[in-house]
Amino acid sequence: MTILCTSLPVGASAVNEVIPVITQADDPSLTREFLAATDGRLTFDPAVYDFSNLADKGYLIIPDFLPPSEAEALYTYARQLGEPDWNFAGIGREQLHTVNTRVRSDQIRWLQPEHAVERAYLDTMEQLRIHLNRSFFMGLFDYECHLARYQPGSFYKKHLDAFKGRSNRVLTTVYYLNPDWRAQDGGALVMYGEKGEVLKTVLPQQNTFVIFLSDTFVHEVQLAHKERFSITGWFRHNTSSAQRIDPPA
Ligand SMILES: O=C(O)CCC(=O)C(=O)O
Ligand SMILES: [Fe+2]
Repeated sequence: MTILCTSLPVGASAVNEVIPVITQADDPSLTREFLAATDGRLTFDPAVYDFSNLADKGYLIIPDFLPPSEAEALYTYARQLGEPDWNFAGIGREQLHTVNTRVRSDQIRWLQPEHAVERAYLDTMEQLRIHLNRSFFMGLFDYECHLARYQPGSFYKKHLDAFKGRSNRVLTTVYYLNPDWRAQDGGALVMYGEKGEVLKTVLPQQNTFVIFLSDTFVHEVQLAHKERFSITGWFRHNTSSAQRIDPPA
């Protein structure tokens, strides 16, 4: 069975009040460490990468996406976040948003520009968004993303991130943070082709970046035997109408 999973940030809709909570993400020492390693920015020049495969095949895997020290700095940030920084991930949209740990059992943290480390990753994706729009006329409107933590025993069953014509999610991105991930650690991303055949098995290895069409590739995260960190995001179209703002503000 394929499940549509378009989890949105709880509290993103205008009707929900967002209560600010001071969490470890606000800890200045976490930011200082990151600034020392990166100068506050990630080194990213989209012109260096060949995105033609994304246009031809609908997906692209880039093994060494950022300088190694920057990949490590992102990993350090994720690993040092505290328990209150994480939430169990949900499935479904807005009011239909529910937590179903039979489908996915990872924990997530939506990235926010208020945090320097998170802003650095969001800025990088903004550069990529502009590049993809210029190169392929994709009309990508915005980007949302979350850190994900799969504790040992966690998984995300086969799903599509978007159904054709029913979601504003166009491109899915996944960036992996764990160094020295081995096949026996589980947690692989498996992408399926049109006939249900395995297209790609990607180990969640530090600094690997995957991008694919959200409404085309069924995929899953196999059972992880080790704590697994990633950043998953979606470039979106603007499908607002007079009746409905989509994406929500
Ligand atoms: O972490 C991964 O490899 C993929 C995660 C995923 O499919 C999702 O969050 O929708
Ligand atoms: Fe997914």
